[in-house]
Amino acid sequence: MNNEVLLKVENLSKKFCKDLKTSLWYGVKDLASGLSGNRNERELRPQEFWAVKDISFELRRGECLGLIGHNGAGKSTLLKILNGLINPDAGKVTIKGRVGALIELGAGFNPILSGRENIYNNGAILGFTRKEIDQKVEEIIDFAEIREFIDMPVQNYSSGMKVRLGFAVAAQMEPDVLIVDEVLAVGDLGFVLKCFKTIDTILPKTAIVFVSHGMPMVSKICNKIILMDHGKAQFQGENVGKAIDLYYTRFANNESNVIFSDNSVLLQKIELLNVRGYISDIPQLEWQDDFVLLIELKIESLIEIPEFYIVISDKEQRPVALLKPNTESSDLKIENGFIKVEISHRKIQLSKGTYSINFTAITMKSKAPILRINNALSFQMIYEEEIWPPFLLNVKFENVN
Ligand SMILES: Nc1ncnc2c1ncn2[C@@H]1O[C@H](COP(=O)(O)OP(=O)(O)OP(=O)(O)O)[C@@H](O)[C@H]1O
Repeated sequence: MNNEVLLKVENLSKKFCKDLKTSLWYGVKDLASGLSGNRNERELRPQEFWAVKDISFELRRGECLGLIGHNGAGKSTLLKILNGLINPDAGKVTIKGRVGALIELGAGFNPILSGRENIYNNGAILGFTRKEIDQKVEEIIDFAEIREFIDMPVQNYSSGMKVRLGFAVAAQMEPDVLIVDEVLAVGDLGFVLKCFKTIDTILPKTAIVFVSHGMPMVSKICNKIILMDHGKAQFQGENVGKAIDLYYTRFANNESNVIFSDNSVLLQKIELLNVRGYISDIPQLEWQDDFVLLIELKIESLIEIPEFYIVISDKEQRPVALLKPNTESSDLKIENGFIKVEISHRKIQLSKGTYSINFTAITMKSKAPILRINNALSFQMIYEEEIWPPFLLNVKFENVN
């Protein structure tokens, strides 16, 4: 019972047409050829493209599949096929049990009906009797925390309120299969955390398909993953970390970005020393290596040594570390029109992943900005195992008496 396959998808494909007129014309042609039993579903005609192409997977109770990929990769289209909102051109979807879905803002709601009436509507679609919905409605309203507005038409709800109601209905109706799209992100932090707590509690009884661009969340809740690229599965399997790495590689960029410069100095060189190797020009360090950064500034009009701020950010541009800046007593000098500084930190314990270095120089006394560069340098930490938090700290375990 616990291990049954609730969702089976076989070679699912869906094509769209880029041009509305052509699309309508193809529609008419398909209708005619459909009637005569001659459909070339697997071929593309001019202006057509595969939004979803040959996707197959199985999902059992207790499993959560993450769908990730660039904008337009086909994730939402796949979800809409699963939810029966659009028909595939080829392939098959088999679902056992009830499907709860939170796909598009306000999708599945009738805008002129109130929140309460929509709960009844949705419940009925999911196959609940009026009596059963009566028993759940209060719970749903409480979960959504919109009691005050529950009798107002849904068209007047804010985006967050629609998501609150949508998720409350989808999750509280005890679905066997739950489909959740990125829309969750519209809710405020309190609600998003509440949703993830709910997902944790219903997961053992449910098969979940979860679309997100938030990789920390995907790595936290998904145990299977499909990385989609132009409709196809570029990577598929249980190695969630590998898929996320691949996803990030797509967006890795080596371009530094000068945010501010008063032209008193020029960044001549920024380089990581002591590196293990390079992957597409990105230097690699291994966990516990010494982090040694060389910075060369060419002086145009500066007279004093500035204060250096180095911030290390992760792939999603969240700052994870600040290197303590130099002080007046740091003993740095201007020599032959250059400042050459080596900044080192022993045994860096950042976990696996790609990081970027943001560099800022300010005047020591008045704290006025001189130079600020984002992504001055990217580097990759290597480590054999998959670790998601930003740090892997070396610790000692000892018996105590
Ligand atoms: N009804 C439609 N008619 C024509 N093209 C469509 C239609 N719906 C989606 N598409 C196209 O299909 C492709 C896949 O879109 P989809 O919304 O599935 O991407 P996505 O991976 O969910 O993207 P995002 O991350 O931006 O949400 C896109 O190129 C989109 O323009």
